[in-house]
Formats: sequence, C-alpha cells, structure tokens
Amino acid sequence: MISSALIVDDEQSIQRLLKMFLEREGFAVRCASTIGEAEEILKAEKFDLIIADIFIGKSNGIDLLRHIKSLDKNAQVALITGLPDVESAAEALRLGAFDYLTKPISFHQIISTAQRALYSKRLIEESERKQANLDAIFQSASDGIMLVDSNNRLIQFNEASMRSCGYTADQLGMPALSIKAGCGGTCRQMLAEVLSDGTQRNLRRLECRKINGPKRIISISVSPVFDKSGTVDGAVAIMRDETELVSLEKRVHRQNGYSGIMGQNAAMQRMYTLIEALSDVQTTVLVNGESGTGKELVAAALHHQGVRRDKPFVKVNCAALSEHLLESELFGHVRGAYTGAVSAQVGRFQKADGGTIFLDEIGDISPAMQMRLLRVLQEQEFEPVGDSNSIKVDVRVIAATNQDLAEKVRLGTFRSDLYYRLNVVRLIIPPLKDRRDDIPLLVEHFLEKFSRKFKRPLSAVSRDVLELFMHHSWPGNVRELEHTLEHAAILCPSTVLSVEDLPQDFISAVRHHPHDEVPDSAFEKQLTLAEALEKAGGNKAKAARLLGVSRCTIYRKLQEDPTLLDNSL
Ligand SMILES: Nc1ncnc2c1ncn2[C@@H]1O[C@H](COP(=O)(O)OP(=O)(O)OP(=O)(O)O)[C@@H](O)[C@H]1O
Repeated sequence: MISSALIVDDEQSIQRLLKMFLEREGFAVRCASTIGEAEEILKAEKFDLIIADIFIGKSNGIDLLRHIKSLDKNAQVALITGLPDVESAAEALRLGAFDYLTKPISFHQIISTAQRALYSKRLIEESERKQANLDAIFQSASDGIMLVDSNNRLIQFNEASMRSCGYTADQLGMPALSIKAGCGGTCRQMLAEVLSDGTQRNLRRLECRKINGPKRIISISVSPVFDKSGTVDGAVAIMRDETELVSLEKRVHRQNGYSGIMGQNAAMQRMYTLIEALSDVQTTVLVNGESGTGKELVAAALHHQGVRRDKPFVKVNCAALSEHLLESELFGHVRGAYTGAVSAQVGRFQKADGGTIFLDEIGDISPAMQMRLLRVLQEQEFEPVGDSNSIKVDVRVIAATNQDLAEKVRLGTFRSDLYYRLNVVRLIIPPLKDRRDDIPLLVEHFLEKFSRKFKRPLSAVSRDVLELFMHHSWPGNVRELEHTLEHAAILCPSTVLSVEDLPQDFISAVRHHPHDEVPDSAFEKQLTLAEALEKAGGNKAKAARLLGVSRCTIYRKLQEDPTLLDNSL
C-alpha cells in the first residue's frame, strides 16, 4: 500500500524539497501553504505522515497540531522550524508531535523521520487491532468476567457480568467489596483473597442468588494478574453459569443413574449433589447405610468424579480379615516381620498413594487398629509391620459402615477421636424400603444387566412380581433385589419374569413379613390361561400381563383351544 504525506509550509522551496524527498521514498504527497488549506484537505483525507512548519505566515503550526490531534489522536505529525526554542519544542511534544525538526533539513533526516513515523503508526494500528479483538472476545464471552486493580477496585467487566451480576458503568473505579450487587458477593470476596496472596482460587458450583432472583449455579475461577516484575497487579474473576448444565446432568442421572448408581428418589438426588460437592474436596467421608444399599458404589463415585480419578481406588473389607492380617494388608510388612512373612509386602495405603482408600466395615476394626488408623488420618504416615521407618502417603480415606458408630462410641467400643476424624462429612444412603419408587428403575437396570450376562432378552417382570417387590421390606436392600432378579432370570423360560421364577424363600418372606398389605393375587399359584382370561374379563392383553407372557402366546393358545375364551365371557 502506498504511504501518504501532507506537507504544510508557506515556503514553496521547502515544500518542493520535502515533496521530492518523500516521493523518492514512494510517498504520495500533498501540499498546503496555509493552515486553512491544510484543514480543508484533512477534512477529506487521512495521511500516514504530516509535516508542518511551526510558523506558517501569521498562523501557528502548534494550533494545527492541536487540530489534527483532535481529528485523529494517532496522526503522526512532525513539526519543523527555522527558529528552534525549548518552549515550542516542549509544547509540540506535549501535544503529541511525533518529531521536532530544525532547518536546514537533510534528505536523510526527513527519510528517517518518515520511516519512524510509518513504523510507529503500524505499531499503534496493530495494538489497536489487538485491543479491538480482545474487547470483542471479552464482550462476547458468555461467561461473566470482571477485573480489579491491585487495590481491588473494579476496573472492567463484560456484558455477561452486567446481565448476571447487574454491574453498571458508574460502579467502575469503586472498591469491589463496597459494591452492593444484591447477592452474597462471593466472587468479590475471592478477588480480595487472590490479591492478598497471589494464589488462584476456584469454586465449583455454588448457589448464587440475587435478592428475589432465581437460583443460579455458578462456578467461579479467580486468577491473579502480574506486572512485569511479577508483583500482583490485579485479579480477574470468571463466573460460569452452569444452571442449565446441572439440570441437564440431573435429567441424565435420572435416566442413566449417577456413576452406576441408579435412583431417582429425592433422597438419592440430594446424595448425588453431595457427592458432586465432595468429589474435589479432599476431606474424609463416612458412608453410612444398611448392608447392600450401595456404599461401595458411592465411595467409587466419590473417587471417580474427583481430581484423584486417575489414581488408584483401593478397597479393603476390614471385617473380612483378622487383626494381624488387616494390619499387614493396610500397612504392609517387611520380610520376616512375623512367622510366615517370607517376603516383604506393600500395604494398601501405599498402593493407594495419590488416590483413595475405601475402608469398608470400619465399625468392625479392633481398638489397636483404630489407634493405628487414627495416626494415619492425623499424620498421613505409618510404619509397615516390622519396620521402624515411616512412609508418608497422600491418600483420601472413605470409610463405610452399616453400624451406628455414634452408639459404638457411647458404648466405648469405638474411639471417639477416630469417629470424629472419620465423620467429617457423612453420606447416608437410605434403605431400599424407604425409596420404593426406585424399584421399577432398579428392576429395569438389573434386567438389562442380566440380559447382557446371560445373552438373552429379558424385557420385564410381570405385574404380580412388581407388586411383590413393592411390598417386600428388602432387608438386604439393592443387593437382595439384584440377587432375586438374577435367580429369576436364570429360571425364567421367557422374556418376562413371573412369580414362578422367584426364589421360594423370597415369596415366603413377603408372605410372612409384608411391608404393607399385599393383594392375595400376588400369592396365588401361577394362574392357568383360563383363569387369567376369566380374571381379565376376556381382555387378552390384560391376561398376558397377569401371566407374564406375551400377547402372541395368548393368541397361539387360543388358536389351539378357542373354548378357553368362552368361560371368561
Ligand atoms: N443404587 C444402585 N444402583 C445400582 N446398583 C446398586 C445400587 N445400590 C447397590 N447396587 C448394587 O448392589 C450390590 C451391593 O452394593 P454395595 O456392595 O455397594 O453395597 P454395600 O452397601 O457396600 O454393601 P455391604 O454393606 O454389604 O458392603 C452391588 O452389586 C451394587 O452394584
């Protein structure tokens, strides 16, 4: 692209000389002899370089400079003078003149000025373009972004934060902590904390609510901004609205289960939210629930949803081992530590380093083991059996029990200090009998599982089976339901599991200890086709449901013996 220059000088010889110099360098040059003429030209055209004499007739080039800068603050203006003086030079530079040249002017001088002017203009334009791009990105970002200076004064925010947090232009420059945005102000508090220690902070999914506004789920990330010397010069907060994402996740969890845990019941939904909140917190968690409620699944979810997911998840059933074996299993032993220890063994705590250890049935450990465990929890270090050297580990502990540990503490069989260490956060899984609304979903889940396992289709359970399931008290919880369905799936000759396929002791259990009143029909011996048709008033689909067979089977049977239908009508 051709560069352009405007020369403003009332001396024709200087005009001609400068024009010649610049044209030789490839500039397109225009000339003006008066300030008025120059102003007329500038109304219509922009120039890469303007060279003006300070004295043009009776007019002053300094006024022209002021005028040019008011039109375009980036214009590159060089002033020339035959009578250099400090005052005018200082004034010219103060007003933004690019250069101040004294006559006589050499070719080299003017060319060097022209080249520097072009270079500087290009730099300014480039930096403006970058700034404009950054501004566009900043403003169009869907996350709210706000910046504070080193004194925690609000210096910039984008449109998304205006929409979600309600910041207004008149709040710019105000101390962030003094801004009343009608909310809890967590992000402004985080900005202050980041400014004080220069450490990045993240908060995942907190509830953010403006007065009378809807509840939003927001994740906040606040980072320090450093100057060239590495000193904290400000901080930037990014607020991501995850409300839609969270409700979408909840819908998916409702349909597909959460990390393999099935359940739509409100208590289960609350538990998923708690698991989410606890996944990235490194605190010890105590999982409480009756046997078979899914404590191990919950512990695994806590591990797999969190930052340790790529590290080991190590399970130990504390009730399955004698005290000595458990000690050796957890902490390892050196060779010859005890009779039979023919080789050294690495303990589970060491195997879990960086990850999570799941201590199941924690309520069953001996007082000596309680003591040792307490030390690991307090100091994250232990000695293998037979070794006096300590091993330091970084392990998150998740413990589970179906016992009432508080009661054990009261009875003096469980250390209170260990109990409080373990019970930092407690997750309680409700028994299946308290969330019967989840039974159909669990049935569907296990039928799919056993269809895959036994490689044959299992589409449903009969209505009577479901009725029994809904009335059973499920002392063995989900595990009992799983085993009952597995038994039935093995015996079932068709795709629909019927009462006949259920284990006899299950039927007796429901009969003798029904949770609620169970309709007699559920305990009846399997109906014959005639009986089912009679009960269903001749409705074949209903009869098929009662029998737990397909409608095609009913039609086939009726073709074989059409008189069956007569009795039912
Ligand atoms: N909500 C659930 N969704 C799907 N499967 C489940 C659920 N709860 C439990 N199960 C299944 O039930 C069985 C028992 O679960 P788990 O071993 O986690 O229970 P637990 O409470 O740890 O039992 P225990 O106290 O006897 O150790 C497992 O096969 C597990 O996959």
